[in-house]
Amino acid sequence: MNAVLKNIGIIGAGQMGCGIAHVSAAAGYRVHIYDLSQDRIESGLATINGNLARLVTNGKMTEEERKSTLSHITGSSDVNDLAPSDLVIEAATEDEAVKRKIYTQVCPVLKPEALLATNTSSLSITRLAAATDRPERFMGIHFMNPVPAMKLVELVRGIATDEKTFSAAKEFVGTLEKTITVAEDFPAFIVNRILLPMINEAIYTLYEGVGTVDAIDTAMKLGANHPMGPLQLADFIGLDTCLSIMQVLHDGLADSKYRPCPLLVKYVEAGWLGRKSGRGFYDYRGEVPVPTR
Ligand SMILES: CC(=O)CC(=O)SCCNC(=O)CCNC(=O)[C@H](O)C(C)(C)COP(=O)(O)OP(=O)(O)OC[C@H]1O[C@@H](n2cnc3c(N)ncnc32)[C@H](O)[C@@H]1OP(=O)(O)O
Ligand SMILES: NC(=O)C1=CN([C@@H]2O[C@H](COP(=O)(O)OP(=O)(O)OC[C@H]3O[C@@H](n4cnc5c(N)ncnc54)[C@H](OP(=O)(O)O)[C@@H]3O)[C@@H](O)[C@H]2O)C=CC1
Repeated sequence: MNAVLKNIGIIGAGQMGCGIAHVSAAAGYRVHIYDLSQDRIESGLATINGNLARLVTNGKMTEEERKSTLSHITGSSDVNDLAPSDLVIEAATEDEAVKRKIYTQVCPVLKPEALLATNTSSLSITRLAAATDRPERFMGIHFMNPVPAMKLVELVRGIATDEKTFSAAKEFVGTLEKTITVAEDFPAFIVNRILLPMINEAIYTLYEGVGTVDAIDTAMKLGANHPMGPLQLADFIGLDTCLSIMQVLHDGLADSKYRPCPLLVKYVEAGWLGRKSGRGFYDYRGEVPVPTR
C-alpha cells in the first residue's frame, strides 16, 4: 500500500469504478464509491462480491481475504462522503459535460492536498483539469477492462500536472501490481487510439455485409489470436463508450478515418449499449449470447 494515499474515492459504480475499487481494496486501501443512486452502488458491490467469490472458488483468494477486501469498501450517493479521500479516481460516464459537472461538485468537498484523477478513455486531461480547482494535482489514470484481469494502466499528464502527483500515481498503480505505460495527452492516448479504430472497422465490416457478427468475431479470434472478437469486445466495453471515444478521435484529430460507423451510432441511439444493457451485437438475455446479425 502507498505510504501517503490511504483512502481512495471512486466516482461511478459502473464496471470500471467497481473494478478499480476491487483491486484497490484487495491491495489494502480503504475505498469509498460514490454514484448518483444507491441502487447503482448496491449492484456494483454485488458485482465486486461476485468477482471476489469467483477468485475464492478458483483458489486465487482465501475466504478471509474476500471478507477483508469487501470490508474495505463502502459506498454512498452523498458526495460529502468523499471528503476523507487522499486520491479520487473519477470513473463516471464518458461524457465531458458529465465529468466537468462532477468536478465542480466534488472539488469543494475534497482536502486541498487530495489528488484527483480520471479514468477517461479518450478525453483531454488538460481540458478536464481546467474544470477543477487543482490542475497540478489532476491527471489520467487509465485502467483497462476487466480491471482485475488486465495488467496495464496508462498514465497521462495534463499540461499542468506536477511531478509529485505523477510520482504518487505511479507508486499507487505499482502497489496494485499493474504495469504502467506513459501516454501523452492526445485523443484516446495509446491503447484506444489503436484499438477503437479496429473495433470501428469491424462494425463497418458488419455494416457493409462483409461478414456476420459470428464470422467477424471468429475471424479475429482464430485468424489473429485475439482473446475476444472485436464485436464481442465492443459489447464488453459498452457501445456508448466506444462511440464517445470515436467521436473524440474524429473531433480531436480532424481526420475522416475516425468517422464513427453509422451502425454504431444507431445502436447507441436505440439504447443497445452491449452487455450492460442486455443487447448489443449480441443478445445477452438468454443463457448464452446470441449474435443479432
Ligand atoms: C475502452 C478502454 O478505455 C480501454 C479498455 O479497457 S479496452 C478493453 C481491454 N480489454 C480487453 O481487450 C479484454 C480482452 N479479453 C480478454 O483479455 C479475456 O477475454 C478476459 C481476460 C476478459 C477473459 O479471459 P478468459 O481466459 O476468457 O476468461 P477467464 O479465464 O475466465 O478469466 C481470466 C481472468 O480474468 C478475470 N475476469 C474475467 N472476466 C472478468 C470480469 N468481467 N470482471 C472481473 N474479472 C474478470 C477472471 O477472474 C480471471 O482472473 P484470474 O486469472 O485471476 O483467475
Ligand atoms: N468500459 C470500458 O471498457 C472502459 C471504460 N473506461 C472509462 O471509464 C469510465 C466509466 O466507464 P464504465 O465503467 O464502462 O461506464 P458505466 O456506464 O459502466 O458506468 C458509469 C457510471 O457512472 C455513473 N455516473 C453517471 N453520471 C454520474 C454522476 N454525475 N455522478 C456520479 N456517477 C455518475 C453511472 O450512473 P448511471 O448508470 O446511473 O448513469 C454509472 O454507474 C468512462 O470514462 C470510460 O470511458 C476506461 C477504461 C475501459
